[in-house]
Amino acid sequence: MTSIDIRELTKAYGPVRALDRLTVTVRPGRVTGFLGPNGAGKSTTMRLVLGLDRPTSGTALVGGRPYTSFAEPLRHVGAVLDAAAAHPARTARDHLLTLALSNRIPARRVDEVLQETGLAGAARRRVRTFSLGMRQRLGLATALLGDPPVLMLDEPTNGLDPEGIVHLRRLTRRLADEGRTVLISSHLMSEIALTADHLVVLGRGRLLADAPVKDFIGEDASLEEAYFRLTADSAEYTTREGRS
Ligand SMILES: Nc1ncnc2c1ncn2[C@@H]1O[C@H](COP(=O)(O)OP(=O)(O)OP(=O)(O)O)[C@@H](O)[C@H]1O
Repeated sequence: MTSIDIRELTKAYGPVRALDRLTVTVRPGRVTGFLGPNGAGKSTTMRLVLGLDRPTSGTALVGGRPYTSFAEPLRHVGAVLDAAAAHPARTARDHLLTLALSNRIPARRVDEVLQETGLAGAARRRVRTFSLGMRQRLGLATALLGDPPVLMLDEPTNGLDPEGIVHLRRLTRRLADEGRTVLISSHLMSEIALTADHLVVLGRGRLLADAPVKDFIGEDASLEEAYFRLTADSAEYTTREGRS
């Protein structure tokens, strides 16, 4: 069982505190929805967990180790951070094969994940010809490649069609039921209500909530309503009509 352990994590970009002493543990066996207004620090948290950026202070560990210490990282953490991460001139299959090879993952796994994400028919097309939703599916295929115990998905429904969204919902449920740690950032409250068991909510780089979905909603009419109440003072970018 592998947790993501974040302790006193702080990231400053000049005067901006993207994260401010964030402490939270993302646990296995459940889907954790990662919420917060634009600029709250969700992507920064994920980037720091993956060692893509250095924290100003604090730690972010996966199974007690820094991500950068894994020789075959795809076997430990599967992540979708940026739907455009694959080389545009490569075919989807070659992209996955290259990653499989460098992580000692058997080539047959490439066909399995292409199948799993509905991309088998597009496996030999160059990534530059892919739609946003197809890129998102390829990102998911990449994340699943190493059969990792931890999945971190940043806005994974972006660009997905309704079938893809339902499939992702079922897939993340299954992955959590298998005992994996699944962290999903999203702005789609209705989707998170259907997908997540647990919520971690950030506002201005700080932890606002770490609770089961049921407890989070509490007496409110919906997850959306509870979310707006909690984040009312934390949203930096709002329109006047946004929450009426
Ligand atoms: N490379 C960077 N340089 C400067 N500031 C940055 C950088 N990356 C992030 N930030 C700032 O850090 C803060 C947190 O950004 P982050 O992308 O983590 O938020 P987020 O919760 O993922 O937002 P969104 O929901 O809009 O994706 C923002 O104020 C952002 O402008």
